[in-house]
Amino acid sequence: MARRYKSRVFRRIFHIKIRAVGHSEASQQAGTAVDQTGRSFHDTRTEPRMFKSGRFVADALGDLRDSQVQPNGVDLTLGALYEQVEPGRIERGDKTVGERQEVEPDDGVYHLDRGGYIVEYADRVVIPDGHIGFLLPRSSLLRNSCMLDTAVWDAGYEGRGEGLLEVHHPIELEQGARIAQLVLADAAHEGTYEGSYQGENL
Ligand SMILES: O=c1ccn([C@H]2C[C@H](O)[C@@H](COP(=O)(O)OP(=O)(O)OP(=O)(O)O)O2)c(=O)[nH]1
Repeated sequence: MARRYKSRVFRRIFHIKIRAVGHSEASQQAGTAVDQTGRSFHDTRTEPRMFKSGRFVADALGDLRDSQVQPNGVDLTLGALYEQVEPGRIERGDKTVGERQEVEPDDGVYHLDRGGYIVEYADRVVIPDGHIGFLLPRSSLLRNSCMLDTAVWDAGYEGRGEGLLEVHHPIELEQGARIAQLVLADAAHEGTYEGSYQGENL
């Protein structure tokens, strides 16, 4: 019993020391840091991870509101909405995006009936070399019977991207509202994005 108490006290003292070291010591080698006694220890704050922190993603994108920065990614916001009015075409070697009409918000708020809408995000996205981006819908959309369909964000892409908003129950969305979360993962790749959507909506 006394031994268990002692080891608990030791752990507490040791933990306080580790916290006091801070990030400057941790910069020696990612994933390790040195405590005040000179002993190195495993530091989960700087350990290399497959997925990057929200702060890392925010630094890559720049110019975001604080409320957009999440622990594991950053929230993208609603820029504009469109309804497709003409068919598009996807061939083996080419594609055409069908004509669309912009949906006008009412005093900054979209009142949406059931249907499919093309979303343009308000935020400029940059996918840094060595990374891949995944965008996921904000769960509040799902909880309101809506879904955001998204694809892969390639290394080197830069632009204000687009997605498909599925509205299964009427919803009101304010322009600038956070609707999705972008996460970045480390990724090997050959070359960088040079497709037709490079620089879109900038
Ligand atoms: O939900 C998404 C996912 C990705 N993108 C951006 C980033 C991505 O790098 C770019 C191109 O996506 P994709 O490679 O899927 O486009 P594509 O249909 O293959 O056309 P292209 O060959 O011109 O790139 O569009 C979006 O705007 N929305």
